[in-house]
Amino acid sequence: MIHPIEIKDLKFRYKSSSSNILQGVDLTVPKGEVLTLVGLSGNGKSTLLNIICGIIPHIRQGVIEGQVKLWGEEVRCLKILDITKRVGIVFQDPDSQLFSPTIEDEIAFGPENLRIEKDEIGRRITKVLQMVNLEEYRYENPNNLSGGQKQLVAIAAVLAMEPDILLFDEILAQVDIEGRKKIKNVIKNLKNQGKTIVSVEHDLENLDIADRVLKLENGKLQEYKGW
Ligand SMILES: Nc1ncnc2c1ncn2[C@@H]1O[C@H](COP(=O)(O)OP(=O)(O)OP(=O)(O)O)[C@@H](O)[C@H]1O
Repeated sequence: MIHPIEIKDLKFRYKSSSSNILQGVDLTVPKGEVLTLVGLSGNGKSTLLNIICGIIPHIRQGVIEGQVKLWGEEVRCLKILDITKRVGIVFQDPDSQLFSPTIEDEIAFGPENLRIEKDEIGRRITKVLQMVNLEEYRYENPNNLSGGQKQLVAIAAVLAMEPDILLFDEILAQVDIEGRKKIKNVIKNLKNQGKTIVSVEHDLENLDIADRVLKLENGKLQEYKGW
């Protein structure tokens, strides 16, 4: 059976480093699962997400051994634009991800790069704004939103490329309680739509959205049994 994410014996080091950060990661994520990764700071959680979405090695360099497959295809063999149609990543700091004058423009940016036709982009903007419950802010400047709302725009911008795998790298870390609730609800709905989600979390209070939790330790994924 082919799964959205299949990683076998993944080893990785940054070019500037002499030792491997990832030392034999094995991971299968089935469709529709919300998997959360925990681990001490610097253990390589973000690095792993960046490898799954092709940022490494397409944008940041490093030495990769082993297999990383998205729906059965080796991610290193896919072009970056083809990867963005399959997997979307959202980061911790919403301000670092938003740069357009309106939310509509922000969401259109990805699909425009994929050369999707204008009417279809308009339909996608409407659809993803409904998904994150921000329809009324379509023409607003992202700077006028709260941290939680900005994060929802970043999620919407990724959803507009219609990936079925989503990677969330500590997206709740800079969001207040109200914002967290809203984002968690969106994550639940995305799971119900069959999206596959891998999130990295520091705050144990955010593990409630996970179907499964794994801990990254000593370069490998281990069963999580609490701290
Ligand atoms: N571009 C890079 N070049 C060299 N080393 C890097 C690079 N990016 C990260 N590292 C190093 O790789 C290690 C793993 O970093 P990574 O950000 O993946 O860990 P993390 O578990 O996500 O940490 P945190 O929870 O603090 O975000 C760290 O020691 C970090 O300093």
